Amino acid sequence: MDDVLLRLAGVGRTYGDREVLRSVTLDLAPGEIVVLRGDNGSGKSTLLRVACGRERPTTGSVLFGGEPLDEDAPAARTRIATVMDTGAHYPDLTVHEHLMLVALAHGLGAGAVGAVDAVLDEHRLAGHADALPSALSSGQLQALALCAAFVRPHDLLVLDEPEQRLDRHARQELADRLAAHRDRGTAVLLATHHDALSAVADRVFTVVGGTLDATGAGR
Ligand SMILES: Nc1ncnc2c1ncn2[C@@H]1O[C@H](COP(=O)(O)OP(=O)(O)OP(=O)(O)O)[C@@H](O)[C@H]1O
Repeated sequence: MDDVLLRLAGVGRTYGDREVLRSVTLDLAPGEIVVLRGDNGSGKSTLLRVACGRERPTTGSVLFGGEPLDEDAPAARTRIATVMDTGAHYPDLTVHEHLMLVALAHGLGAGAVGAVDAVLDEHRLAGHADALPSALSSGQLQALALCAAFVRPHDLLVLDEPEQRLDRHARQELADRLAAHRDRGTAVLLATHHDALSAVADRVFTVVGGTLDATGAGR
């Protein structure tokens, strides 16, 4: 079990009488990037929400570190960082203040300022540290959401189309950053429509009608 961080076993998810996920089985190890591709509506986001504990599976089980995953479990809150959308913002807090809030809430203490400065630099937001969210472009809001995931401690990153609204350079930088985190032991599960992100995957699956097509090859 040591080499499995996240285990989805026979996971199904229905909404009403609509079966969106069917018997999805997937193990994710520390230091591994798994990419989900697939058509609109195939079930990628639903799978990610179940994988990070945001939604419960209707059938099957999700284990994180060998324990059943649920959103309120300390492991889910402290070890899993997500970017599922650009998120909600406090209109009166600057970019820097948002990230300090996240860093301090996750226990960075005296290291928070340095960590926030570093992540702002990496995401080319340093020049907007004092801006309010309302003054950011959509790509900069996406960068802020990514900063909030990267600035906090995490063993697993769950990312839903994190390349959205990023320009070509920012997309490639994100791919390189994911590869670097993977090399330091982070597990990454992400859905993407973009080749630059698929290129750093260890395994690629295509989601077809709520099932995983295991034909995908990694790097
Ligand atoms: N809360 C919900 N209630 C009912 N149906 C839902 C719900 N969430 C998702 N669905 C349905 O489940 C199917 C899969 O949706 P999902 O968002 O997982 O697809 P996706 O592969 O992420 O698509 P995209 O590439 O467009 O983001 C869709 O048909 C969607 O309408």
